[in-house]
Amino acid sequence: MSKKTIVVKLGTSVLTGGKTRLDRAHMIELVRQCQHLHQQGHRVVLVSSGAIAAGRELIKLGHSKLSISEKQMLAAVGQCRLIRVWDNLFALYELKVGQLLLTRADLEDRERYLNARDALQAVLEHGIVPIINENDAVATNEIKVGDNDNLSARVAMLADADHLLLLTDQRGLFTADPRKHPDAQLIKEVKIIDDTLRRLAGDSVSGLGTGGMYTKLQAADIARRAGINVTIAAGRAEAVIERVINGEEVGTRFPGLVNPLEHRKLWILAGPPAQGKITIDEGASRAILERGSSLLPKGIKDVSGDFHRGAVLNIYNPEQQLIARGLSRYKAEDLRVLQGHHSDQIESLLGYQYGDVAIHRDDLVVTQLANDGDIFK
Ligand SMILES: Nc1ncnc2c1ncn2[C@@H]1O[C@H](COP(=O)(O)OP(=O)(O)O)[C@@H](O)[C@H]1O
Ligand SMILES: N[C@@H](CCC(=O)OP(=O)(O)O)C(=O)O
Repeated sequence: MSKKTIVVKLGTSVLTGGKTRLDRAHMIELVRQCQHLHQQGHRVVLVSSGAIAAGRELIKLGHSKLSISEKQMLAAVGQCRLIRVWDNLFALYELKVGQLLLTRADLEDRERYLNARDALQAVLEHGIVPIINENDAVATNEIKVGDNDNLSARVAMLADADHLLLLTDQRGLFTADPRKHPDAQLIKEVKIIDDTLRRLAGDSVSGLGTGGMYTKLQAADIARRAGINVTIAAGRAEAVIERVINGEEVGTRFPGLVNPLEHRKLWILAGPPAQGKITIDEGASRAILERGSSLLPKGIKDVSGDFHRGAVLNIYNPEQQLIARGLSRYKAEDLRVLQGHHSDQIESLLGYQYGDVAIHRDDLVVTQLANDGDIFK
């Protein structure tokens, strides 16, 4: 059997079993599975939530609505406790762990990205199990990835993983939130992540997790476009990690694209948050979605935000559905002047020009049609 790299994301829901303490008995079972895979030569990377939950175990604040600084304090205290528990449990199986705490900046800046990648590879090459979390104690909202589902998709890319396994308190993605709709059905395989599917995925209602199924779908979308197989499954299902890596049909599966997006496009999709938003007309939407065309100024109906040339923009159709992301060839001020005009007027309207298109097809990633990636080739 070929040796694989698997990134396992463990939600707070899995680590606490829905309670307010880390569930060590279950954590040891997860460690046993990791050790088993490790013994077979596979590489396991853990993205572990639970710092704030572990902090709450130690510091009793007497109220549940936490301020930002209280969360930072709980994360600072809790991350120590969390990693100590993991360290002790892996030590029982004679495995070493290495802690990596990341923020968005570590993944967006090329130099920091390469640094993080080298560190992760070095840890793996020494047979150590990396345990990753967001650096919640110092990361403010502006510099955070914000949830560990999205973080784990970036980690899977960083680790050049074969598989991303998102473990949670449900058996997978259902047709509706099973907490509110007990008759909802499990979706076994997803090949297209579109708006209809996104509408099925709700937020977290337990008060423990962050983002619910919505952020898991975002993570699945990014990772599968990078060619990584993704599974959402129950963290408490028997031998779940081993079964997934053995190719068993567990939870909801999202097969990785056979023709993954190139790095540049993945960066546009998963890199910095959008700095502006443009709304385009029906004709331009069709040209982008159906023919993989560039976006011309003529098709732009509205520009919002204040951004520079080269900024990442979210592109919406007339129904205000997000259909694509792309890098703008012009700053916001210029696009406002150019919107609705033919490209041969650019020079006369601005007094200079950077080419005919507002966003070139090479700088454009469609978010609505995540089925085959053909138009990106
Ligand atoms: N369509 C859906 N299918 C399954 N779960 C859903 C769905 N929509 C919303 N959820 C909610 O997502 C929750 C899991 O996400 P979350 O609470 O963030 O957990 P974790 O800590 O594992 O990230 C579930 O407990 C469930 O209530
Ligand atoms: N970084 C945070 C967890 C953030 C998060 O995404 O939580 P979850 O939805 O439970 O995976 C922590 O360690 O508490």
